[in-house]
Amino acid sequence: MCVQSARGSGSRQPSVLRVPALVAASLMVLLRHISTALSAAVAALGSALFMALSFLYTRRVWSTHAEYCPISEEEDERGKRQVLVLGLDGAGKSSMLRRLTSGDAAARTGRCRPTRGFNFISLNIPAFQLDFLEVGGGEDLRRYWLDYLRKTHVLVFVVDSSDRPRLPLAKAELHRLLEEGPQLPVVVLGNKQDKADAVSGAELHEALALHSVAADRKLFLLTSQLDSGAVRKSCQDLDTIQNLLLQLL
Ligand SMILES: Nc1nc2c(ncn2[C@@H]2O[C@H](COP(=O)(O)OP(=O)(O)OP(=O)(O)O)[C@@H](O)[C@H]2O)c(=O)[nH]1
Ligand SMILES: [Mg+2]
Repeated sequence: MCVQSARGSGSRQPSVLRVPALVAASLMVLLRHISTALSAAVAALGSALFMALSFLYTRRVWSTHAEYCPISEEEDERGKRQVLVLGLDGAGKSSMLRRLTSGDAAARTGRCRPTRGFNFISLNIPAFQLDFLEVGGGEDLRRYWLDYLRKTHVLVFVVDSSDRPRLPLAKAELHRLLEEGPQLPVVVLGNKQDKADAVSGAELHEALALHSVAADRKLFLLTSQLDSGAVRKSCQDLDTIQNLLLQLL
């Protein structure tokens, strides 16, 4: 009855003919289900294949990247040079950075505040990009100094020449760094030479036990006065410091 009315046929079909029609309709429905199931299976298989390929592809890219990571890091770092500026708190690291990197004379004067983390200044000079990184010299920050040695091309270790009681501490910290970076060129800057109680370059050499440093190490001792005021004749000027750094980089 149902089949007939759906076809809208006015003539009544014999019941003998109705059976094959029902079978055919059932077959059609079955075929449709099978085709839907097959499509779903193909889609699922395709997705699984896609996911597997993506996973493999990602792994390959990741592992390739990991394998060549040091090379790409080097490529990234090509054209960059880093000067790491360390030394006890108050030695004059920020003052040095400011004097070396400010083009504006007015900006070079005035007192620096203690560095609570680090100072980073990047200069674009014709040969390369020159990055200066100062890590604060406070006791709580000194433990992080070693972490910054790896990417550094030159270490500048600033010492307050007038801080006689802390020269042994400055020496200990300097030698800790020297041990950790055996190939690193080092410039020791005996700062605050303008102060009446400042030790001389020769005294500083002795106090910091620089004679015990390996002969093949590139090690330089300069004296400076980085605060504003009359420059003492015994001090190296900024140009000398700049030129030395450029030679070492
Ligand atoms: N008299 C004199 N004072 C200086 C000289 N260089 C720096 N100062 C002063 O010393 C103080 C400390 O200088 P900073 O440059 O902040 O010292 P720092 O090494 O950066 O210290 P932290 O950031 O705390 O590790 C500041 O008041 C400076 O003005 C110098 O050559 N002579
Ligand atoms: Mg500072």
